[in-house]
Amino acid sequence: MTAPAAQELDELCFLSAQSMPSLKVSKHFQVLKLLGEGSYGKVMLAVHRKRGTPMALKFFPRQSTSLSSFLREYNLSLSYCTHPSLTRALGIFFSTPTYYVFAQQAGLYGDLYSVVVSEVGVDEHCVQRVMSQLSGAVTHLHSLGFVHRDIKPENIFLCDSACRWVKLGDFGLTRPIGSTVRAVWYDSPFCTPEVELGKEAEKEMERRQNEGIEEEVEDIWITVEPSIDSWALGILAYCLLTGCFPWGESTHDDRGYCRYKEWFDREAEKEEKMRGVEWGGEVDTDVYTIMEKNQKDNPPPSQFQGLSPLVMSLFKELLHPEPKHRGSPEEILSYLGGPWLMETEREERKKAEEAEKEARKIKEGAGVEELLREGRGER
Ligand SMILES: Nc1ncnc2c1ncn2[C@@H]1O[C@H](COP(=O)(O)OP(=O)(O)OP(=O)(O)O)[C@@H](O)[C@H]1O
Repeated sequence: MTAPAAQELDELCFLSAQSMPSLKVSKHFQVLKLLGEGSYGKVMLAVHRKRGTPMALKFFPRQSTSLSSFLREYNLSLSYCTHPSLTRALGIFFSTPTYYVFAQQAGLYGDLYSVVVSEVGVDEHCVQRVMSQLSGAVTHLHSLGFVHRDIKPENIFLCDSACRWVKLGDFGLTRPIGSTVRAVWYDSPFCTPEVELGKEAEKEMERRQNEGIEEEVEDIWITVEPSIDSWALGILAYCLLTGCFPWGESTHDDRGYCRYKEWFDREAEKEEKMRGVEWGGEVDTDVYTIMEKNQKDNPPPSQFQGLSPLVMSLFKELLHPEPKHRGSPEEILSYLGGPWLMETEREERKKAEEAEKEARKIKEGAGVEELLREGRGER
């Protein structure tokens, strides 16, 4: 599957390189506002002057962007992002003296990052809605032979204010399944545990530089697998449910990750033992009750407090420390519909919400009182 996908994309890049026009942005588009900025460039909301079509124009500075990486991202978005929850390019690409530019469908309501940071945890139905769409989008991309490799809240754009329709974007790091890439470690839980070797190589490089040793450390290479996206989807689901990260980085010197890994290993051991046991007697049909009993035997670490046994089982799939045993994004679908929060947590959140509403009302009331006093000349 890998080779055809990579070859086909190379061919598209080769052909489009021959027909890239140079345009003056203001002649063809009315630029309305900045949608966002990333490490590679800026994204502006614009409308096509003749047609009035709204679009996101992604600007890549020519000084720091190779033509091949620009064309790869453009062609990927144009030809493979044919799922409603993937951000598709619109067939417009050009260069200016300073930028390479392509047009993409625009998410007009910001990205998921603003939602994660503004709430203590997104409503669980909304989380499931988002995860269900992303499951479809990522499965689609995998079926065409590509791994996104950069799933995070900043790259998920909102098509409405209630997160009913989201689109995964930014295909700058997307690569064909089976290709090899340098293991670049970065300081985030989204970076998979298998990249820890890259961190060690980086540390060793630093040590050698400090000691004036000239010999370079050999690069570590990893194969691009769909399991990279599964991991990111697991971290994303946690962020949405709680409004924070489960740990700092997925490495053995991070306490939060180690506590998760210990819990995970105990779970795996329990499952191994269960495999040998014959089920007898009456079968308890309430699967959630079984899961809850199970959770009491091996309670998850404190950062998972308030999360249901059902979503903990999903985390066991997506956040499996071993990439080859990690579940696929498609499996998210089997975990939808049931509770992802514990009843107690749901009640706590409801109470907090009501208290906040009440406080807002009092504040607004106080504001009105003040205005009335001012009107009566009492201030
Ligand atoms: N199609 C779009 N619709 C709406 N907003 C967008 C769109 N594309 C990008 N943005 C906004 O611009 C920001 C930067 O875009 P993008 O992630 O594509 O750039 P990048 O330079 O590749 O970023 P990164 O540093 O993550 O690699 C996003 O976080 C988002 O807020």
